[in-house]
Amino acid sequence: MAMKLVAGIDTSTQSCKVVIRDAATGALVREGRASHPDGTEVHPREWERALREALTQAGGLDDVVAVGVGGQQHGMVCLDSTGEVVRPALLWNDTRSAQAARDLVDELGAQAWADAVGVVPVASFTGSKLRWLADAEPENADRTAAVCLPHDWLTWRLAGGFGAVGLDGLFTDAGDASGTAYFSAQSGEYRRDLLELAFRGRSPLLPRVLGPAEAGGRLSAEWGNPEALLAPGTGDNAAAALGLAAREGDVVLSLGTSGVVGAVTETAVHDASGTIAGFADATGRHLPLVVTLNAAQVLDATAKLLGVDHAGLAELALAAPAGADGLVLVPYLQGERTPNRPEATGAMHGLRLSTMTPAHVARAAVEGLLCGLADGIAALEAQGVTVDRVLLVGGGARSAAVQQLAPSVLGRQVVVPQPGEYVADGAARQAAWVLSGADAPPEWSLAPAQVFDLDDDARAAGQRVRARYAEVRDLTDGA
Ligand SMILES: Nc1ncnc2c1ncn2[C@@H]1O[C@H](COP(=O)(O)OP(=O)(O)O)[C@@H](O)[C@H]1O
Ligand SMILES: O=C(CO)[C@@H](O)[C@H](O)COP(=O)(O)O
Repeated sequence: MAMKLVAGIDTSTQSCKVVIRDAATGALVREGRASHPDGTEVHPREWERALREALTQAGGLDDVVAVGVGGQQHGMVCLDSTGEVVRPALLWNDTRSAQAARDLVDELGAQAWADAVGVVPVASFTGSKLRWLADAEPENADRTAAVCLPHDWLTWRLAGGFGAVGLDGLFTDAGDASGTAYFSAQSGEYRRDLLELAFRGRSPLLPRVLGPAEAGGRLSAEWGNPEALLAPGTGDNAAAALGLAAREGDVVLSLGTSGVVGAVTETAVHDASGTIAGFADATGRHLPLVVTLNAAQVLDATAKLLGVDHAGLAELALAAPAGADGLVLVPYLQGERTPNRPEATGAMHGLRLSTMTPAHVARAAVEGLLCGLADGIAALEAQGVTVDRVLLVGGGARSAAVQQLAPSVLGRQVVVPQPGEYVADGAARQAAWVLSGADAPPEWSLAPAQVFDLDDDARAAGQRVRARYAEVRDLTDGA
């Protein structure tokens, strides 16, 4: 029997990645990738351009029978009544909506938000961005006939867009919808009242929310095989969990543009402190997440500062002692989301003649990054989430220094799956699930992972690193 091929697309912050896999076994057949522009405001057409480029590398979609898209969460894509994009999308890491988020919390109260939609507004969420639009660009708000997310929009383009399916053809899944702040992961329903609160009374069309393995339509012939099914797609973190086949007890740490600490759980989390976002996953379960704004780009910026590449940065970091002789980097280089300090800046503390060396700075950058993730794991545990296994993925997880220092700073064994595109893989696995019509996604074997362990000395050193980091973080609080 001929192999049936499925495609998984990851339209993430920095790039678009495509994998073409065998639906039955998950074997990788072809792949491609293309960059997105820098910045926190991007026109969606750039995602489509990058997708076309990545697909050309990946050999196209003519022989593919199902397609799924995983995407950066929360981005605000506004469409007018003719399907045109009203203004460039504001991405999850755009903080101009910080005051709008504060206003929404003041108007309803943090507990009421957490109870209603599992999240307390921060600048990242779509609802906060809609409030910003309503206040800062009311004409654009008035022209907005539909609001969707990056993965919804790209899937809609794959279906042929406005000309083929109209605005009613927009669809999404619970995983990505739960990042809007106007969808309840618990009930599986939109909260149109909260959308209207955010958008000052406006009530645009929202994408239909499909079940985890429900087909939303077919691929438009301009993209490839017109028989190919379109999967609901999902947010990139839910897609990564699916790609890794994460189960209860697994905590996934992703060091992409964002730093993410997430777990798959049976029950919804409602954290009124806002530290944990109570999202839905892509399989009908839940995905409590702690998300930071500063992750792999802290490594990128430090490497640039020191004039080295990623391998050089890792080498330098590993050459310095644990704790970098007291040098600490609090890496809030783009403000921060968790803790919620959108206007914060980064800080370096503990500079001496002896610590002002490239190796110390490199070490402090890696340790600072990992300390933020350690706080995230602690927050999940405090909400009763079981942590049996920690999986480290994302571009930053390719760093030898991150891999080797993570067990000590996190105080536990760390599993590093073979570097790969787990978001795109999860989207492909969802596509294969849609194709099969089965109750559960297909079992695909995963490449063997590397395990990084720690001894008592490393554990004690990690505790000291975290304590010193907390001291400096609190010292610079609100800076
Ligand atoms: N070996 C490495 N060490 C550290 N960082 C890396 C390495 N390789 C890639 N990165 C960084 O990882 C980031 C990309 O990660 P990725 O998970 O693809 O991000 P996103 O999904 O947000 O687009 C980039 O900032 C890139 O520079
Ligand atoms: O805002 C969040 C999750 O709440 C981010 O995790 C985005 O979903 C972007 O992810 P990456 O591009 O960093 O993978």
